[in-house]
Amino acid sequence: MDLPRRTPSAQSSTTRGVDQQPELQSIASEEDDKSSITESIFPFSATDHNPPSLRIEMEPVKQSRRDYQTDNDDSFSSLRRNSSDAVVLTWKDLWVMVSDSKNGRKPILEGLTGYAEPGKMLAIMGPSGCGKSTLLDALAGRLSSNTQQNGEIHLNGHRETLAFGTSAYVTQDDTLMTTLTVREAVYYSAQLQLPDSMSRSEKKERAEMTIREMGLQDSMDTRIGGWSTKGISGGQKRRVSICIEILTRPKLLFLDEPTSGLDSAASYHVMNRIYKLAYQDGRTVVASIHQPSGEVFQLFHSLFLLSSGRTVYFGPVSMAEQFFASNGFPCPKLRNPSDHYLRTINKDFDVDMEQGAIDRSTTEEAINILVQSYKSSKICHDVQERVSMICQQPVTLAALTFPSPISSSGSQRILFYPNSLKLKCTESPRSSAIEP
Ligand SMILES: Nc1ncnc2c1ncn2[C@@H]1O[C@H](COP(=O)(O)OP(=O)(O)OP(=O)(O)O)[C@@H](O)[C@H]1O
Repeated sequence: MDLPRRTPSAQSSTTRGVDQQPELQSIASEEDDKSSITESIFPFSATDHNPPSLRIEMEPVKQSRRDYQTDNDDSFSSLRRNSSDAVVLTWKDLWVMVSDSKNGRKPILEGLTGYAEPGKMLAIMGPSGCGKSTLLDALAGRLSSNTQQNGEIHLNGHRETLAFGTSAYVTQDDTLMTTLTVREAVYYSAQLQLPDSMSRSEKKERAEMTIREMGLQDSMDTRIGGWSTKGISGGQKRRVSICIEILTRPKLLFLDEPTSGLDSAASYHVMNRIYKLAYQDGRTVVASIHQPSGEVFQLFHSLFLLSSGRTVYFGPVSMAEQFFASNGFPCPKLRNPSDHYLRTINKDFDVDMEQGAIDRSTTEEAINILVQSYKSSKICHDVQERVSMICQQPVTLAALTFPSPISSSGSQRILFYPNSLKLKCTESPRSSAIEP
C-alpha cells in the first residue's frame, strides 16, 4: 500500500464526491459496519451551496516532542514539510542471525529498536565488525541469503514496499565502470534512472548539477579508472557513487561509510550536502560512519552506537554525552565526542596496548555497563514508546479541504490509522467520531 500516492490533491477532493475518490472509498469500505456514520462524514455533495470546510490533516503524535526537540530539531515540522511522500522508518526488536558451523546460529544483531525520520540524519557507529553494514542491509531489505532476520521493520508505520526511486543505497564498494568519465557515468545513470517525463536535457542538467554538488566539477571529464589505468582518487569514486544514488532525489537514503577515503574537508562538504538534502526536502538519511570529525558529527540528529550487534546507545546525538557521563565515562575536554564514544567501546586492540591504560576486561565491562544502563534508561523507554506511536499514528499525510454539511463552523479533522484502517472524525466545538 502506498499511502502518499493514494492521497488526492486538495483541488480534486473539493470537486469530486467521495464515491469518485478511490482512496476514501476503500477506507470507507473497510468500515461497512459503520457505514451510516461514514455516510454522515462523507456525504459531500457538489450541489451543496457555500458549504463550510472540512479539513483532513495529518496529526502526528506529539508526546515525545519534548524529549527529542533540540535547537534545530523539529521532527514534526519536517514531517509536515513535503509530507506527502515523507518516509518514517522504524525497526523493533530486530535480530539478524548467521549459520555458524561450530555453534549453530550466531547473532550479528541482537534485538535492535530504533527509528529514522524525515529531515534528519541518523549515524550508525561502532567498532569494525559491530554490525553497522548488517543493520543498513536489514533496513534496506538487502540481507544476504545465508542470514536470518527476525523483528519488525516498518515504513510510515506499516509494512510497505517503496516504489522504485523512493529509496537508494550507497554501498561500501564503489561499483563503477572504469572506462567512463565522471560525467558519462553520472549522465548515463541519469538517463536510466530518471523518469521519462524528464527531457534528455533536464536529465543532463540534473546529472551535472549533482556532480557539482559533490564537488566533482574539476574531474568531470576524467576517467574513473581502475587497477590497470589510474583515474580519479578513491575519495572521488566515493562521491561519484553518491552522485549516482542521489540523482533521483530519493526520500530514503542509506549510506554505508559515505566518507571513507575522503579528507576531513571533503567529508564535511559531502555530508553537509547530504544534510541539506535531508533537512530542506524532508528526506530520511541513515548512514554508517567511521570516525567523523566534530563538524561532521554535529550534522547528525541521532546516533545508533553498536557493539557486537548490541545497542550501546540509540537516541539524539545531543543526549549521548550526558548518557556516557552519567555512566562514568565523561568526554574529556577538547576530545571529539564521537571519538570518545568509539574509544570507550573499542576492544579490538586492547591486547596490544602497552602500559595497561585500558585492558580488555575493562573495555568489556564498560560496554556491559553502557548496554545494561541503556536498556533501563528513560531514553530507551522513550524510543520504544516513540516507535510504537509511529506505528499507530494516523498518516493521512496531506491536508485536504472538503465541503462539509455537518460542520457549520470551525474545522474538522479526519485521522486515518493505517494499522487498523479506521477513521476518526473530530469537529470543533461538537464532536462526532469513529474511535480507532
Ligand atoms: N552474511 C554473513 N555471513 C557470515 N557472517 C557475516 C555475514 N554478514 C556479516 N557477518 C559478520 O557479522 C559481523 C558484522 O559485520 P558488518 O559488516 O555488519 O560489520 P561492520 O560494523 O559494518 O564492519 P566494518 O566497519 O568493518 O565495515 C562481522 O563479524 C561479519 O563477519
